[in-house]
Amino acid sequence: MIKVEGYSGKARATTITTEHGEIKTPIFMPVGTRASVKCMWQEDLYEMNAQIILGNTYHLYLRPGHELIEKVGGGLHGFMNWDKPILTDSGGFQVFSLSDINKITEEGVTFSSHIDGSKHLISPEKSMEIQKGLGSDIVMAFDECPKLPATKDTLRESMELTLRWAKRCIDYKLRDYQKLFGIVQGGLHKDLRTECMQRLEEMDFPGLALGGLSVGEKNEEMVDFLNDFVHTMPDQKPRYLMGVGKPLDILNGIRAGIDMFDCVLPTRNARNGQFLTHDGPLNIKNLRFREDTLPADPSCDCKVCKTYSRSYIRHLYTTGEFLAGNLITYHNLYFMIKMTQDARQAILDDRFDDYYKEFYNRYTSRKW
Ligand SMILES: CC1(C)O[C@H]2[C@@H](O1)[C@@]1(COC(C)(C)O1)O[C@@H]2CNc1nc2cc3nc(N)[nH]c(=O)c3cc2[nH]1
Ligand SMILES: [Zn+2]
Repeated sequence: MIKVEGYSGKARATTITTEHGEIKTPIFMPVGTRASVKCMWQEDLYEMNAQIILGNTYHLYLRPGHELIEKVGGGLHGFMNWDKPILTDSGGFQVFSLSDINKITEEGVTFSSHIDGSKHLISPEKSMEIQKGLGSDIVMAFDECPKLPATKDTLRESMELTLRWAKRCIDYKLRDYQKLFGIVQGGLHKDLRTECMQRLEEMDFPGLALGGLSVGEKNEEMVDFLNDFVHTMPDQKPRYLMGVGKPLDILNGIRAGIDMFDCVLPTRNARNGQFLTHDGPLNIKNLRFREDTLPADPSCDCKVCKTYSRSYIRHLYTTGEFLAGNLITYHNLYFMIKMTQDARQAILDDRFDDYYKEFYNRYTSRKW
């Protein structure tokens, strides 16, 4: 499942083996919630060396349904014609963030669909059934992500429920190639998190994720927690930080020892005109780019930066041309993937600290 290839401080480089191929970490995973990474063809993702993408249990269960995906495509890989690894989130978090009518019981979460208001229950078993049908390579346990701020008692109660649900997931029979990751909860309390991790370890999940973060807590709180906790996680298991993040958040996560990341922001903000560049975020709407013949990021060698000017892409964006979303999304995903590849090489050369400082100083230079 995982081979740790080197450390540079607490940062590490690994290779994770799945049924649909190897994943070289640190890795950024493009989010393809409803079987599509928005504005991207699968060919674009192959071209930029995306190694694994995310799908979402909640969304695909509601539309088109995991049964249809299994019947038509034999699972998500065949349905969307993507033959590399897929990781699917388990649905609980999305219920809480998308369906405002939901109720939590020991059985699971009942909610009204944000699409048509129909009533549904997702239990640990139902989440496993859906992810089994989707045929994802990495399956996330069904957990509860507590709303912050929360008292320690509330966090403990929620953690205990997550652990009972985790046991029900581990007892469910997935397909032999599917790997089930446990999700560590416990807010920002190291003692709760350590207890949760130890009790998940007794169930022997092949990988562990950190949930309950990037949910509105202060950034420095998350970074301090990661620096204090991640290196205590099992060395021989993949470590996945859910929902993180912006470029600097990811580099902070790598520095703490995290292997896998996902975030909707590079694709979502692309559709709002934001380019991620080595000199920080650039909003193409800005009038200063109206006649700018430079590429969005002169230090980027992606096909967008080698072909189109800021002026042209600003024109596309301001006139509402769909091509703007395609071009900015392609560049942003390329940027995130290239950043994690450069970080991986820096780790293997044991110079990650230098890489971090160089990237950080330039990215925060506030050139625009
Ligand atoms: C859902 C959506 C689109 O992804 C963003 C964004 O909204 C949003 C929603 O609340 C803000 C902070 C405003 O950002 O948080 C997402 C990125 N943070 C994040 N994703 C997560 C996914 C998770 N999945 C599971 N199963 N368990 C978790 O504990 C978990 C924690 C997570 N934290
Ligand atoms: Zn580019």
